[in-house]
Amino acid sequence: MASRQGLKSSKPSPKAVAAVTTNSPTSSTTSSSRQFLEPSIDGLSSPASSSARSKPQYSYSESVSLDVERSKENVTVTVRFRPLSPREIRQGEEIAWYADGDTIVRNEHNPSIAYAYDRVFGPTTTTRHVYDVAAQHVVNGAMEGINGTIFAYGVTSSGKTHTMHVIAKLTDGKSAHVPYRDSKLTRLLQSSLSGHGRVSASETEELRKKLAEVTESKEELELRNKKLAEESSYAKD
Ligand SMILES: Nc1ncnc2c1ncn2[C@@H]1O[C@H](COP(=O)(O)OP(=O)(O)OP(=O)(O)O)[C@@H](O)[C@H]1O
Repeated sequence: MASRQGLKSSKPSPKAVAAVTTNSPTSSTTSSSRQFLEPSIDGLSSPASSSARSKPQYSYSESVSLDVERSKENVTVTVRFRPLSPREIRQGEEIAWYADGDTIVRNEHNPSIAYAYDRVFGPTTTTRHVYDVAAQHVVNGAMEGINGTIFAYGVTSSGKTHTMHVIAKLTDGKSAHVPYRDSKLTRLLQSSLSGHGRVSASETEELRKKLAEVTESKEELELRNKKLAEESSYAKD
């Protein structure tokens, strides 16, 4: 994992993007990151010790290790780390957090600080795999009439667009043509489309947030959100 590349500098920064998926006929249950606590010998929980890094203890993570597909949670949170770019490597940047197994995000400098998520993907994971594990079930659910949402959040340059790009490939924003005849959506809808159906897909990306936004008045915020909604791209086929 990139975080173990031994790169050290004074500029640690997050290189991870979190994807939240909801797939639920109701909207009652939520899940979020949990601080990873390892049980001490007397049975009381204590923050993970630094020995966990050389000898990872997965007792808690195994109990929360969810096969996202079969998860009973209506909301799942997954984290994807991206690799350092060549420029970041040249500048000697380092990653402050790393994927410790499939469900734990651990602090590189203070290994006792760790958080558990439904699924954590390291920097070598392909987008295809992220989709298969973390998103596909939402698409399948939608075909069964279950409302679902997938969205990515993270600091700028953490990889949100890169991860969600597959949606952009389906909608180029100019033409109404969806270029993938053999897309997952097409195959899922094959039986109901019978060659005469119409499929629509939409993609929205919120514009880069500026610090000034914090000081925006309610009216300014509403106006900006309205403009963003109007600018969202839609494609129909
Ligand atoms: N998993 C990845 N593997 C390789 N490169 C990646 C990966 N994720 C992101 N990148 C690269 O990192 C850079 C930043 O990614 P991206 O533009 O997706 O970030 P972002 O979170 O959408 O940023 P912003 O909020 O500023 O729009 C891009 O050059 C992108 O190609």
